[in-house]
Amino acid sequence: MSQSIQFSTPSRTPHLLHLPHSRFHRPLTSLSFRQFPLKYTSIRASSSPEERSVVATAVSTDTAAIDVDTVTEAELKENGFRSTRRTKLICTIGPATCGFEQLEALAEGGMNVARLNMCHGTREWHRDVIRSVRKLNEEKGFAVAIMMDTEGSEIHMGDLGGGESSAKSEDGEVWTFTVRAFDSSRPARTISVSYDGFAEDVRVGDELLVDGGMVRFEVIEKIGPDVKCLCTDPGLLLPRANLTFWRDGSLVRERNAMLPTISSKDWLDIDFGIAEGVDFIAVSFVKDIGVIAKIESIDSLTNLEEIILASDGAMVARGDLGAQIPLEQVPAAQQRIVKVCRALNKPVIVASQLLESMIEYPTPTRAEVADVSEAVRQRSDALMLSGESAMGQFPDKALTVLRSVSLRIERWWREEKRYESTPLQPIGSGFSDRISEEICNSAAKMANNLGVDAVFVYTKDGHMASLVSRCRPDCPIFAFTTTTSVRRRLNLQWGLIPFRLSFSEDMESNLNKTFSLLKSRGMIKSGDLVIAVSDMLQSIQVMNVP
Ligand SMILES: Nc1ncnc2c1ncn2[C@@H]1O[C@H](COP(=O)(O)OP(=O)(O)O)[C@@H](O)[C@H]1O
Ligand SMILES: C=C(OP(=O)(O)O)C(=O)O
Ligand SMILES: [K+]
Ligand SMILES: [Mg+2]
Repeated sequence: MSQSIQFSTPSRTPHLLHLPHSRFHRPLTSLSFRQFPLKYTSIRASSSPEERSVVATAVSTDTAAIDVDTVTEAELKENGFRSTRRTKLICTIGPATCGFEQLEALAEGGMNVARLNMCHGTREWHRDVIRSVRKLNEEKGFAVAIMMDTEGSEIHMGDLGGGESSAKSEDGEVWTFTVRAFDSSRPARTISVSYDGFAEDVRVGDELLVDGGMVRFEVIEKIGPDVKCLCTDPGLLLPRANLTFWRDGSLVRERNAMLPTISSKDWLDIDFGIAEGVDFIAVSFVKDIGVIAKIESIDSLTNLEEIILASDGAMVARGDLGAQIPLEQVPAAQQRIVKVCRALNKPVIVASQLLESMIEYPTPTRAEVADVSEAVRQRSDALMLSGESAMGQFPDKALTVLRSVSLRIERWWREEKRYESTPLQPIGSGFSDRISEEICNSAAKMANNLGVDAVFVYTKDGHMASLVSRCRPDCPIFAFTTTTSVRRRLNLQWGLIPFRLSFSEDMESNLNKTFSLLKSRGMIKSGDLVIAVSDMLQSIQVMNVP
């Protein structure tokens, strides 16, 4: 049997927003439980097997009309709804993972988004990766989204020269950081710096942090374009590692703070990304492509709410953030960013050093597993691998660790019934938006209370799906959308299993069609309890799969 709550708004035109306040207290919204009309009874749970098979055969020729990847399909068939992973996984692609087979292995291993860091590699290299991911999606049915991460105006080291992949700096050694450029051969213990004002801005006594503090130097002498530095914390210098400098215990923000957020190279990269049709760009102002604000500067923390409101999502970029604020403040900043994103309904990514030791070793440290668990427990939308997948020795193993830790912690969280005590604040500005929000909040609550197997959401632009995801319900969310680009973008958000499906304004026929398609592929079965919501019809329907 199926039941529904129908919200019928007499008018959804904008003038509704400007009605006198008292009008809002009139019963604009009617609430009623109703049986589905006769047409719909053909797929009720109580319908006869013959009836059901008629419906199934009528639509079974249409199985190609639903796009879902083979991994999700196999997972649902094997383990059912409860086992699906809710936390999304992002892999930075680099020399260790740029081949077609390597990308395919990552997609099979659960990669939802491929990240390209424009700080490294040529545009041709990035173009090849983008095209390989697209090909993989087309040939194997994956919906791996592509996120282009712009370089930004950070100060960083140049390439090491001579094709070197790293250089070791030992305690007590003196290295020269210089704004001079080198063609091929780099003099011993010399590092070029990307920012012309570097030699003028630093002072003797300043502390120079490489790669967020992985290696530290003290400035001991300045000679024209050359800055002599004494190594105080030894470590590995990697090509194009980022540089920050500190004076008297504070971050130095002189002229480098005046550099534009988006450099001229970034604008060219953004043009390139738009031309290649990437799905997300980390920081920019373009339309149609999701814009992810990387929270990694000290200033971004003071304007956090505004930045997140103006973006399509955020990244807790702990690498640089940890170089700009004291390390012990990073966990609290992470928690705050995740919380603000959730409140404002923007997807949030926790990034950097999640499994850093796996660049070299096949097993993570206990502390790394605890860090990943914490990000999952905070219910961030996505976790990101950087060097682990870009240039590490065990990219697939690192992805497997993220996947298994996510699954385990999500299950633990559900078993312990760690529901939030504080309700989500309203976010919509229009009345119709507010109705959608209340529908999604109620649907998620009902899903938990009734123990349903899945929430189905039919959404054209993805907004309704994000509202259900925001509630972090106990069950997976099947998000049906009509375009492949929205499907890829939804792949970044917590708990959403995105499908591409053409559907109409008629919810009953949409449900008929979906049940038949998913049943014929063995992804749902008769008797499964489902709640359906959509952005075409403001209603909540509860039903058993016929
Ligand atoms: N496209 C690429 N080409 C070559 N190396 C890359 C690429 N992307 C990432 N890497 C390597 O992986 C490391 C970690 O990646 P990431 O954290 O994204 O960069 P960064 O260290 O510059 O912040 C980089 O330092 C670099 O050595
Ligand atoms: C993700 C980050 O940015 P990038 O790797 O580009 O420096 C970071 O700083 O943590
Ligand atoms: K970057
Ligand atoms: Mg950074």
